[in-house]
Amino acid sequence: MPAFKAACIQITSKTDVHENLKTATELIREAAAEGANFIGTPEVTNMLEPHKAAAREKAQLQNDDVTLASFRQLADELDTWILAGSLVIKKPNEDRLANRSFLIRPDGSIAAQYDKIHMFDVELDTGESHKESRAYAPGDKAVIAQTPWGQIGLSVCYDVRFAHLYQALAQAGAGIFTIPAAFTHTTGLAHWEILLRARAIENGAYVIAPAQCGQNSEKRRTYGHSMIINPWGEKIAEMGEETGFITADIDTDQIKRRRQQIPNLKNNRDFTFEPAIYDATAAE
Ligand SMILES: O=C(O)CNC(=O)[C@H](CS)NC(=O)CCC(=O)C(=O)O
Repeated sequence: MPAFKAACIQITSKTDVHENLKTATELIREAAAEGANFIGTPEVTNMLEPHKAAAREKAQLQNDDVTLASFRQLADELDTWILAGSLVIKKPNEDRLANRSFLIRPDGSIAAQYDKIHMFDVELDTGESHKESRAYAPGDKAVIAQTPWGQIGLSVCYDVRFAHLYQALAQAGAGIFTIPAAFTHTTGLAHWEILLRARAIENGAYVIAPAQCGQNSEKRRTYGHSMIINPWGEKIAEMGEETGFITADIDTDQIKRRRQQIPNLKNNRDFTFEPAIYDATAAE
């Protein structure tokens, strides 16, 4: 099966799980009505909760999570794949939460799940700081889902800054990457599009990147600009900073063609990792 229609849902998740679910559900229904058969939602679709204690209180074990249960029903009802970009999920026997992405099949079953590997622990010049690893336990496994359209590599947000993850996914066979996000407005403006397009170009892969947008909490503003990018690195759909959705046709033959034209994945070579360091400060 070479082609499908992908959609990215863009929302402003806040602290109310039921409100967030309601908004996401409406947009998923609209995207399905436009013929989308692969619909992605952003990172932390179920809650963007700035208070760790409150997040811990609200988060449910995977089997009890209402958003996941509801998306599974919706996938079945609408006969579409749904990527729950990520959901905040409680882990058994662990204080910290999981930032977990789920790929749901059109029959409502879970095809794959992935825990975000790279934690956003940063301090920006703007005074904004994030210590994701305090609230979340990082994953340590890359994940690929085999689908009728080939292999899809799962990732989340800050992962996009770690090029070797995507290279590993591509080398293992993935030709489509999902990169749901809640990029900060500041770093989004500077880096979001370039990072996404770089991952597509480096690997000759499609990138499907549904994003959070707007004012999620008093201190948290996200960049939006959900995007779908083809294996040549071109944006084939893009949003602004408003709530809504985009769709684009994904033609998996393009992955093959791009990788034939520029076989950089095959031209990859092993080299001595230890660099030769010459002392250029010393005089002859
Ligand atoms: O905190 C939560 O509840 C949900 N998690 C997020 O929103 C995460 C960690 S704060 N956001 C990012 O990774 C943004 C990365 C980014 O903006 C960049 O790489 O520049």
